[in-house]
Amino acid sequence: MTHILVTGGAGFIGSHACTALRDAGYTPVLFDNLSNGHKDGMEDFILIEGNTRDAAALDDAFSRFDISAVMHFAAFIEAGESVKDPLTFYDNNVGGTVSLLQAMKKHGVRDMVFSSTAAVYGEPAGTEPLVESLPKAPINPYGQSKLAAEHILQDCAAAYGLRAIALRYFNAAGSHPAGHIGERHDPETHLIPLVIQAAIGMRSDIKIFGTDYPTRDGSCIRDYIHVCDLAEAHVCALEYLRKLDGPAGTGFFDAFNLGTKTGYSVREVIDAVRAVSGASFTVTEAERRAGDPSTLVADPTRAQSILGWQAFRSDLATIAADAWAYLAPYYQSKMAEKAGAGHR
Ligand SMILES: NC(=O)c1ccc[n+]([C@@H]2O[C@H](COP(=O)([O-])OP(=O)(O)OC[C@H]3O[C@@H](n4cnc5c(N)ncnc54)[C@H](O)[C@@H]3O)[C@@H](O)[C@H]2O)c1
Ligand SMILES: O=c1ccn([C@@H]2O[C@H](COP(=O)(O)OP(=O)(O)O[C@H]3O[C@H](CO)[C@H](O)[C@H](O)[C@H]3O)[C@@H](O)[C@H]2O)c(=O)[nH]1
Repeated sequence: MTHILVTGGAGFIGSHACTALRDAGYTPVLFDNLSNGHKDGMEDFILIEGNTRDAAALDDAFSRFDISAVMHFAAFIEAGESVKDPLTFYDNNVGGTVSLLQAMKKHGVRDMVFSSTAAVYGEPAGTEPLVESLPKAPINPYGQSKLAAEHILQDCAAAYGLRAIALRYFNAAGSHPAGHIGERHDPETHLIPLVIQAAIGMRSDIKIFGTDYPTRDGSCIRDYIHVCDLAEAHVCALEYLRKLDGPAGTGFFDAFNLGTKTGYSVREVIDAVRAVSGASFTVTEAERRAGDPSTLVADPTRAQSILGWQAFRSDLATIAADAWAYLAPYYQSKMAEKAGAGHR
C-alpha cells in the first residue's frame, strides 16, 4: 500500500483528491484539524485529526504510516479575511507549510503536490489566458501566502532535494457525481454555491458584483474547473513526481495552471444554475467587489502536455448540475435544521 499524506483532506478539494487517489490505487491518510473540514462522507478513509502547525502531531503521523508523498491542501482560503487578519493567514498557510516540510525532511519524504492558486497572478492587465511565466503579483495576503509557499518549495528543492509541484487552480467548483462529498465552506463566498442558495430560497437574491467590467456582458469572467478534474490533476502530478529519475537528492520544482482556457461571466453562471434548478430568483446588480480582476482564464497547456492531464467534467452545465445535485439537498437540510432550532 502506498500511503499519501493529504493535509486538508477533509476539505472541499482535498476530499475529492482523496477519492481520486483511492481510485488510482493509493491509500490516502488524511491530516486535517477540521477547522473547516468535514468528517462525514470520508468515513472510509484514515483520518488523523491534527494541525500542520503542530510538529509533534506531524511527527507522529509520519512515524505511524509509511508515507511516500504528501498532498498539501491545508490552508485558510478566504482572500477578504486575509486582508483583515494577515498574520493568521501567514501563520497557517506559510507556517503550516514550513512545519510540514520540516517533518518531510526528517522522515525522508521528498515528493509534494501543493495547492496554489490563480491569486498569485493578482490583477493581470489583459484578457488573454494566463501562462505560468507571467509576473506574480498577488494583491492580498492570501495570494502572498501561497506565493511565499511556492518560493519555499523552490528553495527546499534546491537545498534538500525536495521534489514539488504547485498546482495553481482557477475557480474550483462542482462536486463528486456520486453525491457523497461537495463544497461546504462556511461562510460561503464562492459564486456557484451562492447562486444555488438563491435558487432554493436560502438567500433573498444573488448579487452581481460589478456590471461595468470590459467583458462581453459587463460582469467578471472566470475559468471554472470541476473539482473532480482538479483531483485527477493531483494524481497526474504525483505520478509525474514519482517517475522523475536523476541522481538521488536531485530536487525539482514546477508550477502548473489548472483551468480550461474558457471563461464564463457571472451572468452566464447565474443562467446555468437557473437552467439546472428550474427556479426563478432575484438577481441584483451591485457594486464591484474590491480586488476582483475583470477576467481570469488559465492557459493549461503545460499541465496537459507535461503532466498528461485533461479536464473532462468542466463544461459549465456539468459543473452546475453536479453542484446543484449535492448542494440543493445539503442547503435544504441546513434550512430545515435552522427552522427546527427556531421552534424549540
Ligand atoms: N476553492 C477554491 O476555489 C480554491 C482555488 C484555488 C486554490 N485553492 C486552495 O486549495 C486548497 C483547498 O481549498 P478548499 O476550497 O478545499 O478549502 P477548504 O477550507 O474546504 O479545505 C481546507 C482544509 O484544510 C483544513 N485545514 C486548514 N488549516 C489547517 C491546519 N493548520 N492543519 C490541518 N488542517 C487544516 C481545513 O479543516 C479544511 O478541511 C487550499 O490550499 C486553497 O488555498 C482553493
Ligand atoms: O455573490 C457573489 C459572489 C461572487 N461574485 C463574482 O463571481 C466571480 C467569482 O467569485 P468567487 O468568489 O466564486 O471566486 P474568485 O474568483 O473571487 O476566487 C476564487 O478563485 C481564485 C483564483 O482564481 C482564488 O483562488 C480564490 O481563493 C478563489 O476563491 C467574481 O467575479 C465575483 O465578483 C458575484 O458576482 N457575486
